Amino acid sequence: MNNMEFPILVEGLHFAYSKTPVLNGVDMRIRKGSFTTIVGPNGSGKSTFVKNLTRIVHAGKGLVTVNGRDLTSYSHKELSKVMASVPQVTGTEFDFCAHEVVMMGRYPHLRRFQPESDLDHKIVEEAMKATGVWEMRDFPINSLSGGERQRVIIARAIAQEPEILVLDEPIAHLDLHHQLELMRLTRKLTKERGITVVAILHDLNLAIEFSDYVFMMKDGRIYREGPPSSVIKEEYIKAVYEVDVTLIVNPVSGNPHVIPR
Ligand SMILES: Nc1ncnc2c1ncn2[C@@H]1O[C@H](COP(=O)(O)OP(=O)(O)OP(=O)(O)O)[C@@H](O)[C@H]1O
Repeated sequence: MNNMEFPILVEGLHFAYSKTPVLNGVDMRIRKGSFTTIVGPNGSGKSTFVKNLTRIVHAGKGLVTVNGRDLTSYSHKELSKVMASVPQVTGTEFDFCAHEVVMMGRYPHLRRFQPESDLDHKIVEEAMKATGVWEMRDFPINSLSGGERQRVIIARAIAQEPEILVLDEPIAHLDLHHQLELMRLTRKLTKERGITVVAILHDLNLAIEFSDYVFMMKDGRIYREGPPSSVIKEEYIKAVYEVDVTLIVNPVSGNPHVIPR
């Protein structure tokens, strides 16, 4: 298998919190430069999978490779150069100002005690402008609203200039305007910079509009995978979410659109 084509390969991943199994054999191949979405009901294991991928928890049984290399063999700094993640809960990070938080995204690229360069400042400024938080650069992170803080954390991940960007419910705290902006921005990163985006999304319609590939999880396994229109189907939604929906054609995009019945 070509590592360049699939920077993330997961084989037979099992994981349990103490004795409760949560991932029951997850297999995934994630294509370079794709916008890959993970959907599934509450408790199906999406966040736990992402925590394994980003090493927030110690990976359980199975194999995860990133750029052809066993995930466990990466040092923290090596992995930070390749992968940036935006976790679900953006806890407060002491009282740094927004600009300092985003600058932390540059640390994996700096040697010890090396000061930030003009280029680092430029990258941080661009990331903050792209996420609409440049105006708040001097504000303490704790004084920002949940959605503003989320955008600062996303700016930090972008400033990290990763090859892979992992987002756990990135739009959960964002208003409609910023939801769409973030989806467009991350999609642009895949197209223009070849960044691979892996995002957990609850909104199936956004998943349809923005993803190249969807993994639908159920009970700690991949229930279905493929292009959005082959996965987000009435019968699969019924089987996984236990709700009846109707799919209509989105009059703007021409894609399927989920309407709860
Ligand atoms: N730290 C933990 N300790 C013990 N059990 C946990 C822990 N975190 C998650 N779980 C359990 O693991 C299961 C999967 O949780 P996970 O957060 O991965 O699901 P999810 O698909 O991301 O759900 P959601 O859509 O609600 O975010 C749930 O039953 C949850 O209660």
